[in-house]
Amino acid sequence: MKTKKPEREALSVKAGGELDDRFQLAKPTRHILNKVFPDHWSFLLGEIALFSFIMLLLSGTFLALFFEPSMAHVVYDGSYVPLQGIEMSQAYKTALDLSFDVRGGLFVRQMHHWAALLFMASILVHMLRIFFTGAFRKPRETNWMIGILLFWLGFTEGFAGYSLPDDGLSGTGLRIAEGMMESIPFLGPWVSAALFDGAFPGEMIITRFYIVHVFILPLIMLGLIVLHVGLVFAQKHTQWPGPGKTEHNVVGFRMFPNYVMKQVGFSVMVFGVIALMAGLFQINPIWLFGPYEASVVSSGSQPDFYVMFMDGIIRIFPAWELRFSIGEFYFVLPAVFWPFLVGMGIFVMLPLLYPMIERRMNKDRGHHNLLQRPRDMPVRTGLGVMVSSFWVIGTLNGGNDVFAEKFDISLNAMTWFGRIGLVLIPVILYYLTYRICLGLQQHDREVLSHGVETGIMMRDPDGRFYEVHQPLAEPDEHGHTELEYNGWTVPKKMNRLGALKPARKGFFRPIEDEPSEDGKGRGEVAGDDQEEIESGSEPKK
Ligand code: HEM
Ligand code: HEM
Repeated sequence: MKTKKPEREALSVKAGGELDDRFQLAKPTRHILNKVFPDHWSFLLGEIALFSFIMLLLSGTFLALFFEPSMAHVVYDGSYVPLQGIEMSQAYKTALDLSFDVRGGLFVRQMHHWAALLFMASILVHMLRIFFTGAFRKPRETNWMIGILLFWLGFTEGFAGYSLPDDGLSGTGLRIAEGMMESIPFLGPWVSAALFDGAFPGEMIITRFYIVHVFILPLIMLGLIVLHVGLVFAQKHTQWPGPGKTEHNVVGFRMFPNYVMKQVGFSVMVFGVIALMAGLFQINPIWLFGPYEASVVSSGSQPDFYVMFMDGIIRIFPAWELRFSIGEFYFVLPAVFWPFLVGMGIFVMLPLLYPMIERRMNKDRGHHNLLQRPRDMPVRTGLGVMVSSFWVIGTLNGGNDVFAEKFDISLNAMTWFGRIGLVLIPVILYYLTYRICLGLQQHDREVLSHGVETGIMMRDPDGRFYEVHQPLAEPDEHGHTELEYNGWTVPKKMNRLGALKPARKGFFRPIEDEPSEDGKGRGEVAGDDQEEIESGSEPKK
């Protein structure tokens, strides 16, 4: 007769138990794995930023193994024939070696550059999503401010990065930066001399930017990103209004396995897209620009897109140079002072303080966990469109020489288009956006009072034509109507006859509303009916 074997514990469970005996990790791990997140495509934008940042860290570390940030003069003897025998800095030479002589070097350089562009683009769109949906309101003002800080750190990090190879384009960018620094009243020349270790370009700037680029800024950014995402965890994510969703709960899916699996898949997709772009599309071909010489600047020198705005407004700003003297002292306030210090000062401070400004104007002291539709906040939406269009026009001006050349327009005319456009277009777009928002609200009200248009035309006995309107469904048990004025529209899809389809049921259906454990904060409602996750065992008594 067979004797029953004692059940063997899976190795992972055993290992988990051993770990937990020592470090008591089960409880916090279970808490994290069971955390509920709401689901919406726009919540992926922050994740694209996160994954491209990871890609920047990985590819940057590879580049740092081969790149030498030295301005020592050497003669190029690598495999790119047109530059052989030409004197250049060690930095430019090693960047060329990375492109032509290090195995996989060009691919990783291009991955690093494409990841930087994707990183900055995703932060911008992420920021717009936060702004237009009111996700920055109390209690998330601090996270908004950390975000703005991250944007400007990314901006500086990118600028320092594309200055490193010391090619013709990066030197031109540094020259503009020197001009901007010199416009700081009183201190300008000293700041510039301290940074460049004497007169521009000096022998130190690449070495200094290197320390900033690979050590100081990545460290600060990493710390702030951990804090940023930590705050999203601690304060819980916002959610769109809808059936079962209130200011006091979170309806969504658990971290494990749903979110973990999605995150892994999504990160691989982001890495894949960056690698594909690096493999297929050329970016920053430094060998075509040649080594930097202070006396050589070509037209068509554009910085990366996120810096073009600053370049653009400096290009078109009128040459208002102020000269005045106090006693024996004679001062010059160069034209760059206005767009750089005043303009950029406003552009940094206004967004940074926007949550507080809006709160003051609205006298809104409440906690907000439900997002808002842009149409329901016409002034905010208008302001957002206004500032975004100002930024886009400024950015286009950063390439005004290219437009002038390609379309055979005089550069003077381009400058005036830019100046007038920068002042007029944002104001016009504010007004249009405001009116469109009001129009959409009006439409919502009509749907509320008359129901949804079905497209079915009828004729009554006296010959009058009218359209059949489908009344909205009864409010659900939480009192939410399908389409709420000042709330989120959740129109159910209609079939061809105009009848309302039932909401999707099953695995993806959010389950019931639950109060939080202490009855105060936001409770979490998982939509995936997952069982409790065992991670290791409870501490042995
Ligand atoms: C947010 C983070 C970062 C951004 C936005 C960024 C951006 C850039 C950009 C645009 C370039 C010019 C690439 C080119 O030549 O086409 C660059 C170069 C470089 N980066 Fe980064 N980077 C970041 C983080 C890092 C990190 C963490 C490291 C190292 C640990 C690093 C190391 C380098 C090196 C060595 C170069 C010069 C190599 C070369 O240009 O060929 N970067 N970076
Ligand atoms: C390095 C750049 C950044 C990274 C890696 C990052 C990452 C994230 C992630 C992963 C989330 C949660 C998912 C989501 O809602 O998208 C998030 C949320 C958030 N981010 Fe960012 N973010 C960055 C920059 C910014 C910027 C520039 C702002 C705004 C100025 C911002 C403001 C916020 C706010 C307020 C939330 C909470 C949103 C909510 O609960 O609905 N972030 N961020």
